[in-house]
Amino acid sequence: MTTSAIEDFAARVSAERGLDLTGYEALWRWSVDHPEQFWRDLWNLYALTPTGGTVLGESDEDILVDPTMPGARWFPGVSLNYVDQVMNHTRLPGAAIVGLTEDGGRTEIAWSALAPQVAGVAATLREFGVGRGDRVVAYLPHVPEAVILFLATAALGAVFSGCGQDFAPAGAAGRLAQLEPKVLVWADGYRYGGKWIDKRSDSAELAALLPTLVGQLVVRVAGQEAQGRPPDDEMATTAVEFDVAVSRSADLTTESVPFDHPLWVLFSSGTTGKPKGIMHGHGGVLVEHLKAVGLHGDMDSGDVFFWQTALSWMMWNYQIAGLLVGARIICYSGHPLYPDADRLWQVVESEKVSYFGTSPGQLQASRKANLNPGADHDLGALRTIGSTGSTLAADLFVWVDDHVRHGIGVSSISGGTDVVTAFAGGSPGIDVVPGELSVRYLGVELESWGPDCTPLVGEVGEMVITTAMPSMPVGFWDDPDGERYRKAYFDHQWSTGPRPDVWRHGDWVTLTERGSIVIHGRSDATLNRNGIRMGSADIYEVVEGIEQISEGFVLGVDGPGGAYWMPLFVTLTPGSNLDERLITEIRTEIRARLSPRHVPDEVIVAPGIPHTRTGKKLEVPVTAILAGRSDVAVDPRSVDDPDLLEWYRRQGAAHTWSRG
Ligand SMILES: CC(=O)CC(=O)O
Repeated sequence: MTTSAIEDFAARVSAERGLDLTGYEALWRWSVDHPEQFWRDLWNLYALTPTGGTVLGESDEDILVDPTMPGARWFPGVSLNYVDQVMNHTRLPGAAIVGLTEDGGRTEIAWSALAPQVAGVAATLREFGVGRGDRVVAYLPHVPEAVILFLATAALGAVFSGCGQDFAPAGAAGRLAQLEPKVLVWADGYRYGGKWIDKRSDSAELAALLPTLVGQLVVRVAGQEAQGRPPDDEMATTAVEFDVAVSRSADLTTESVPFDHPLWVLFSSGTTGKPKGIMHGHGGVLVEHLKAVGLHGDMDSGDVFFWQTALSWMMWNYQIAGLLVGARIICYSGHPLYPDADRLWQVVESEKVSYFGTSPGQLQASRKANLNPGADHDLGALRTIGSTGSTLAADLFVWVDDHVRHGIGVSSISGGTDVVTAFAGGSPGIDVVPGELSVRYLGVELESWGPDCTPLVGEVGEMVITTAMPSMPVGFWDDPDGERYRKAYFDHQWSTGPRPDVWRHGDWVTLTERGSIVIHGRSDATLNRNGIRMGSADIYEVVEGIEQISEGFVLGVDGPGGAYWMPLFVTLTPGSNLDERLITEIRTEIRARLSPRHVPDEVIVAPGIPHTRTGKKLEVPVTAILAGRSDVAVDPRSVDDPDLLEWYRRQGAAHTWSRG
């Protein structure tokens, strides 16, 4: 019988340390009670080696010095480079990276070509004067070139940051200009939803907003789209062709950098303030991602890892972790539902994907399109379906089990940009219970807390992390005294009590007696009717399961004199109408599956639901807009459809308040 990597790890640690780590709970408990042992053993499992003449101390105490958050110091004195672990696999046969476009285009980068391509780009960057600590930024679709660029940047010890080309130039500059980058890499465009989106003039505009640039590279995605189009303008022709850079002959050398040397900067959504640049370190990301993908994802060099993502979303960074364990990764550029909801299932079949990461939206669309991927495709290689972006409703777990394959692993994961990983999710050998994240991940001391720091079981509380994790930010960009960092996670109701050092993540969760997690929604967007707190995710689960509803958006708006208004906005599937019958069905379902208190005051059909550019519903800012509050200014550049905000403002203005 084959065992999973996590079972092998538990057996190995038990034998080496003389422990009995039988069962997930025992392994998890040891990993958070003895983080220094856990992370050392993980380091050893993957045979990581310090570089630049540094050594890993003999004692477990050398792994974590001062565990207090923020500022815990991991692996002090150890140097390494993230890229070395990727390059350990270059003797593997076949493709390391496959690029797919929505219209069927396919390219491959072989493992054997990886080091030469990365070396060519690194040599080009070096010629622009890029070295340790300099910033290289990307304005690209989800294409393999972005991964090569990231690896080249990291190899030099420079810092990478990416922004998807769905951002307008001003929105991209609001993030990337903060970093004062030396080099910008952009693409001439991309296909999305059946259309060619030409990005040449937007890229020129972005470049003009980045005054620190000394060089540019251009990725040509256009191919046949380029035929007959006007030539590039003056600016574009000064950019080095990415194809030329990758084909240069150069040797790959990697800079040996301290464990906490910045690897990349990811940005917060920036809906109501300047986007925060969240920096993660080489070593922290390396060990965290080996754990997440290698142990919880059970992936190795036999796997094909496909997560449907984009450059501005942390799942892009997470997917690259496939390369750390020798798995092939798939970069899909295009609309996930184009030409129809079956598209990604075709990819899973044709690429023999073993781990498919997707979203509740794509699964819901598949369900509503009456797809039967398990019957209609050969999904023999597929072992696990991951999902994130929002809570995966219980009925979608059931749909996957019924329509993809009975017993398939479903891993609904939750974490975020802040730690560039998941705190909790599915894991090999753990039963999947619909609607639940099966376990807290190893090394993640996640608890649900009541107002007085009491850990709760079986009750809704604030999600906190009580032990430092190596992939917590090494700092925020341009935050020399760490004030913005502290404010983001440690400025909370417990900060003046005995536990000021816990990380509050901002989600409402229930930790069940079985050790699984249920996420109820953002705690700052909690619905609070007559003092009873309710999570929006619970309502979405019910509403979005109804055939005619495409998406729901529920808000709790405080009005004058204690009044409270809880409207549910919905978008409808094509051909559906919000008539009395449908409104009654929505109310009845919510009452029956949740409680009478969850039933909204009104159900209103909306022209659309506003999201951040990484797909999160804008609950907090739109609640403020409906309340007519002027203290919350929403940055339209951070919103997927900014025109909707005015429609919501008018709904708030037109609402007649009754006393609460
Ligand atoms: C892992 C995650 O939590 C991803 C996300 O939804 O941002």
